[in-house]
Amino acid sequence: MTTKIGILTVSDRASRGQYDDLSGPAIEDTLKAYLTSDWQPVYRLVEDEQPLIEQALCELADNEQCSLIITTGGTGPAKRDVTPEATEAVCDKMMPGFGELMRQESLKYVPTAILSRQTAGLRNKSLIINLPGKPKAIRQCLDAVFPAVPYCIDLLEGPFITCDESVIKVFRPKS
Ligand SMILES: Nc1ncnc2c1ncn2[C@@H]1O[C@H](COP(=O)(O)OP(=O)(O)OP(=O)(O)O)[C@@H](O)[C@H]1O
Ligand SMILES: Nc1nc2c(c(=O)[nH]1)N[C@H]1C(S)=C(S)[C@@H](COP(=O)(O)O)O[C@H]1N2
Repeated sequence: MTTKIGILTVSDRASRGQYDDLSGPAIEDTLKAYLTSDWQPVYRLVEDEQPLIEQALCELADNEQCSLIITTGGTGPAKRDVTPEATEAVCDKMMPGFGELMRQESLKYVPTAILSRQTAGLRNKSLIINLPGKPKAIRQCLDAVFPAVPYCIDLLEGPFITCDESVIKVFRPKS
């Protein structure tokens, strides 16, 4: 069974073509390095507008049936940073441990890690995880939380994800 994974870049400038989106491709590259089971990326790029972010998340979860949706950008304190609000608005349950761990890990790299309000949550059978916008933050954050992602998707009755143990060590308490 192929796992669909949504990659949603939230950036005013990238969506206007003022710079190339490097963070969406960095998510795809990281997942390529991690996953050994079949998967397929579903990519979206939107401006920092809450209704557009919510619409993209709902499409990826409800229509595309993505088991995992990873967003990048719009998690900071600036007025237009509303990705966490959009995430919370579309989720049935929040998973606050993801944001807590990613901020803690990111502090090893940048003192401004605490400025990210990144969170995670569940919409039906989709796990949504927010990452900061900076391309470098992608691997730093995913390395911290990904070990728990396959088991979370098991608990949501999603596809069985396997990873390259030499790249990322996933943990399944029941296996
Ligand atoms: N998707 C991205 N691709 C490449 N670089 C990015 C991306 N998102 C952020 N950056 C880089 O990180 C810096 C700081 O991120 P910031 O949060 O200001 O970006 P942003 O929210 O995407 O910007 P905006 O939405 O205002 O265009 C940006 O100036 C840019 O250099
Ligand atoms: N790992 C990591 N986390 C990070 C950063 C980073 O460079 N690396 N940048 C921080 C900064 S400077 C900001 S403002 C916030 C929010 O970024 P965003 O608005 O692009 O999502 O993420 C923080 N978290």
